[in-house]
Amino acid sequence: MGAIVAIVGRPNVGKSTFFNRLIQRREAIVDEISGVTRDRHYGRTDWNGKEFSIIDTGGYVVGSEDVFEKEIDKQVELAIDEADAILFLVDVESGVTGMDEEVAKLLRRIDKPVFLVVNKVDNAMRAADAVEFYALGLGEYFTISSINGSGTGDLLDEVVKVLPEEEEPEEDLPRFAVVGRPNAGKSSFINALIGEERYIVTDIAGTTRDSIDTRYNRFGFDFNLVDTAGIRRKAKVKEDLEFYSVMRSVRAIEHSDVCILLFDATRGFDGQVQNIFWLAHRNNKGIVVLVNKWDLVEKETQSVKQYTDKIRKAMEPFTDVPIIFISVKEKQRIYKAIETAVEVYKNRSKRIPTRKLNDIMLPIIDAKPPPAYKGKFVKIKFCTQLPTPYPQFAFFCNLPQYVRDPYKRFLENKLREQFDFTGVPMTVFLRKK
Ligand SMILES: Nc1nc2c(ncn2[C@@H]2O[C@H](COP(=O)(O)OP(=O)(O)OP(=O)(O)O)[C@@H](O)[C@H]2O)c(=O)[nH]1
Ligand SMILES: Nc1nc2c(ncn2[C@@H]2O[C@H](COP(=O)(O)OP(=O)(O)OP(=O)(O)O)[C@@H](O)[C@H]2O)c(=O)[nH]1
Repeated sequence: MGAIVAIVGRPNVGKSTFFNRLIQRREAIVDEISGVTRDRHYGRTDWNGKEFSIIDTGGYVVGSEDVFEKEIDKQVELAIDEADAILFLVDVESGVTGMDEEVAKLLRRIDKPVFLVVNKVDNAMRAADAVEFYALGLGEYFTISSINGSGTGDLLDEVVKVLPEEEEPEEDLPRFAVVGRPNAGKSSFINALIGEERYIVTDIAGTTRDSIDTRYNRFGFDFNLVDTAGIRRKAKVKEDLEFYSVMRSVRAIEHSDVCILLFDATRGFDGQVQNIFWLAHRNNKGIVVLVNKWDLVEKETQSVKQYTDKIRKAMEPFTDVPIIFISVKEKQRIYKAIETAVEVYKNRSKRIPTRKLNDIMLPIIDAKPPPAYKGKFVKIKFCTQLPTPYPQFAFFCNLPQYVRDPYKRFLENKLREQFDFTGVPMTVFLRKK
């Protein structure tokens, strides 16, 4: 779980350029590990040792200004709802526009931290032009150039100061987030799962924001459902459900240990569902995929096997994920779903003792050592699991830089085979020893 920073502003002020600059360094690393393509709107970054997520709300708006006019209230409202800090980007080239004033009006009313950021200040001349943005009534501003990076450090120094500290969950209960596209059946699922209110044990309000963990005790399991209040409350912004569900997902996913990703079988594991899947993966959360409304699917034309294969194809390379076919309507396999989520939770917090790990992995490695690279032989000497919230393994060897991705994948697959990490993203490192 982490803090969220949202970038708002009218089209063309440089939001995506700025967004890319912020996440570049880190995403390059992440991409290398997972081979996953990156999301245009959502990424993680860190500054002065503080990690946070960054959302470019602009990407959701159609590029034309007249459409934007109608959308702006919603975008800003969503950012206000979901983010811990808001960066309001404006463009020194164009100066203050009517739309900037519109956004400023919304932002002046809220009590979350708002940073007025004057972009495209590529040189000192332009810095002088920035003074006109005082007219927006948001007080001091920061000047940056997203293209050459100047000013961004000073801005981020201030931004991370206002972000909430990571909250450690008080108790060691699994935290499940039910996520998915609008209309997938999330509310129905939750209602079926928890039944009446009597299964609610407590409502734990987040201290720094209004996200809520609700503790349940059902089917012999004790667990927290993350942000279900928000889901049950129903999106207040009806027309823009897709965007809303993404924002909600970000928050809920970060706050969870395991994401229960629901989708509508009649609509398929489409691009939007996949985005949420990768969001969970990128955050190293456990994942269970539920194919809902299976009652509506003609079983003669679509077998479970075919359907599963299609989903797994889209998940590559992270395919070791439980896929369960359910019908909330007919109450089919709902219990199985929660049971599986508990298993995934356990897999995610599993610790393999170093001795056992080496006893099993070293013979496997001996039987198939890393291929020689540039005539050099790599010798892996031992391995250990790192004490992190999700599984990370370090393999110590003489020449870590010569171990290529296919071999890392081989190690990952063997770890999965031997120890069962189903539903859990993991990282394999090679370290010098
Ligand atoms: N001179 C200069 N140009 C910039 C800077 N930042 C962005 N631009 C340019 O401004 C234009 C718009 O940038 P984008 O990042 O696409 O703007 P955006 O706000 O994401 O636009 P939408 O995607 O339409 O919301 C591009 O041509 C960028 O190259 C900057 O710091 N200086
Ligand atoms: N046939 C069938 N319909 C279902 C099933 N699960 C949910 N539905 C229907 O799908 C529709 C959407 O369900 P919701 O639970 O409101 O979906 P949601 O994901 O919470 O939707 P949002 O609140 O819009 O995000 C409702 O009409 C449900 O009755 C199912 O297993 N089978």
